[in-house]
Amino acid sequence: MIDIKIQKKLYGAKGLMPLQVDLQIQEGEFVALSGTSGSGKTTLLRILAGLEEASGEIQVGSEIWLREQKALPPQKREIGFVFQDYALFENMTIEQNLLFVANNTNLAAHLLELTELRELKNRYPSSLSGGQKQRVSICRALMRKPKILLLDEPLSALDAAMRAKLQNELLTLHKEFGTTTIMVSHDPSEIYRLASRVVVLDNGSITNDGKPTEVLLKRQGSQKFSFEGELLEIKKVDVIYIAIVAIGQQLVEIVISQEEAKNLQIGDTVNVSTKAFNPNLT
Ligand SMILES: Nc1ncnc2c1ncn2[C@@H]1O[C@H](COP(=O)(O)OP(=O)(O)OP(=O)(O)O)[C@@H](O)[C@H]1O
Repeated sequence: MIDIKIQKKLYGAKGLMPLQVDLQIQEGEFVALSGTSGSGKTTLLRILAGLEEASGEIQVGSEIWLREQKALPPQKREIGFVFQDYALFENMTIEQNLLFVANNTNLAAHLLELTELRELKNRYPSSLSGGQKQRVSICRALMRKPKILLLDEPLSALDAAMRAKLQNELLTLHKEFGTTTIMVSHDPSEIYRLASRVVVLDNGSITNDGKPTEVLLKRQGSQKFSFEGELLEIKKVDVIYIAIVAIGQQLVEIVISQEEAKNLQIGDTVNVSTKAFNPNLT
């Protein structure tokens, strides 16, 4: 288990904003970290990686990473970190980028195979697309066989099709390696696809923590509006069909008919409209 109880004074756009996090994560979990801009998500990842100071405690299994101002240095924490920018070594081939981290040719070959990069292993980063570079960054982070994989909006610079492809690869890698993963993401469909749990950070504190459907589903309010969304899933519950649709930053559940369920495909862009009255404006 990973036990995080940390505090740090941050200075945000509106002045002092204490970051105060008490979070327990089970081994192998895939946790999405969500929340408004400036709420402290990146800082929390950097504290976990040992790149930033904080007070409190971090315990990973039986190892103490932080206690009473004594911090294990970053290189001793078994962490893989992937940022939005790829940070690859430009003067090394793809394979060399991986082997630089750990001299394990079998693991490098296996990771490159899983992410369809095998053919590109002798190329240099400059000749790769953004999606390919980000795959290399993810493989490189896994070369250390980290205890925790930290992903800071790793896919946000990619287009929708490439994002979906890399989401599938992240899922495959997570199934294969079972690495405990914390991923900053704002994208509800990405969170829904990848994470088993979502933690929402707001102004330095956790304001919500639960399964993606519980946290992201819009359960309140009704609007006389029409929204365009992406159909993520159709569930059959007893005799009814429920469509899960990503609209903007939220997931909504919509009861649909059997006929509609038959005609719709996962990934379809759908229009959701409601004729309800008495909308709330907050
Ligand atoms: N070392 C520090 N000392 C004091 N304040 C800091 C420090 N590092 C970051 N901050 C401030 O803390 C706030 C949170 O920053 P952080 O980058 O963690 O937010 P975030 O949730 O990742 O935002 P975004 O989604 O925009 O990337 C910011 O206002 C930032 O200026």
